[in-house]
Amino acid sequence: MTTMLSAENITVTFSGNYAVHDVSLHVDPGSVLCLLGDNGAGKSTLIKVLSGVYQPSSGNLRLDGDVVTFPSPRAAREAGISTVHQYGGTAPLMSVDRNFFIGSELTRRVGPIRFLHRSRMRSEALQAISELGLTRVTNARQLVGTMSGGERQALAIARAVYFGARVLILDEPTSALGVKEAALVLRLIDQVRASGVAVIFITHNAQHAMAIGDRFQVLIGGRTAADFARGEKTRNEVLDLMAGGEEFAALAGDLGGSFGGDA
Ligand SMILES: Nc1ncnc2c1ncn2[C@@H]1O[C@H](COP(=O)(O)OP(=O)(O)OP(=O)(O)O)[C@@H](O)[C@H]1O
Repeated sequence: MTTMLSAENITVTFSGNYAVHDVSLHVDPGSVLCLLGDNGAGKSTLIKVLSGVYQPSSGNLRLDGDVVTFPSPRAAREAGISTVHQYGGTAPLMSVDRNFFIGSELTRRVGPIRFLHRSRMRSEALQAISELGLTRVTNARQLVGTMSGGERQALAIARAVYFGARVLILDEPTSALGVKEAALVLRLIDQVRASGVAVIFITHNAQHAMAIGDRFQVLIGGRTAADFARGEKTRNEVLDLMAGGEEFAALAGDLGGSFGGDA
């Protein structure tokens, strides 16, 4: 299987300090790569490189094997790299269909004037979210603020897939959710993977990662501390690794952070 997106030896510095130090990763179509790590490990910085928000200080990105640069988030989106943040980026006081099509509204022309095509927006939004198993929402006029956290994440994920995401980056999609809601989002990720999308799932939660991941990469102090496939480590080993990372980060902090990633 060909790798869809890869990052090779990415380094990002801020004022001379390494946020990400020589990190490589790859994600294949129809698979989930879990990016694990404590606060400050470099996860957000790395995904900002993948999504065109930051330019790396050094290193390459490849899409379908070709070296690419994303000078802006828009360029990354147009290449099919879509990022969904923790709260889904949805607007609570807007309806489901308006949220779904925000910035890409469907219109129809009547004479010289363009109008929003609300009926089509409603039916297409409902169809897209119900195809991903979100069947509790049956009225696209419903305000997003009345939906649960998991449903809002689901809406944002369905929107990304509808607009052609080939690589879906999910930034802590389950961390603010209860058990049932997290399960809803994990099921949805499974479905998105089955449709051939490459998923990068950023999380602090080893249980959620183990439930869904095909590959796992643990960042500590801006470096890759471990990189393994499903089944290569037990849940306890992953938990130990992450806990070790936290202890190490604290120790590195106490000692001035000078050996941040060499664990
Ligand atoms: N814009 C910035 N300017 C300066 N330093 C930054 C900037 N963004 C991140 N950093 C630093 O880079 C390091 C990595 O941060 P990053 O936010 O990528 O970690 P993270 O793993 O995403 O953590 P969290 O889970 O808390 O978001 C940290 O030491 C952070 O303070």
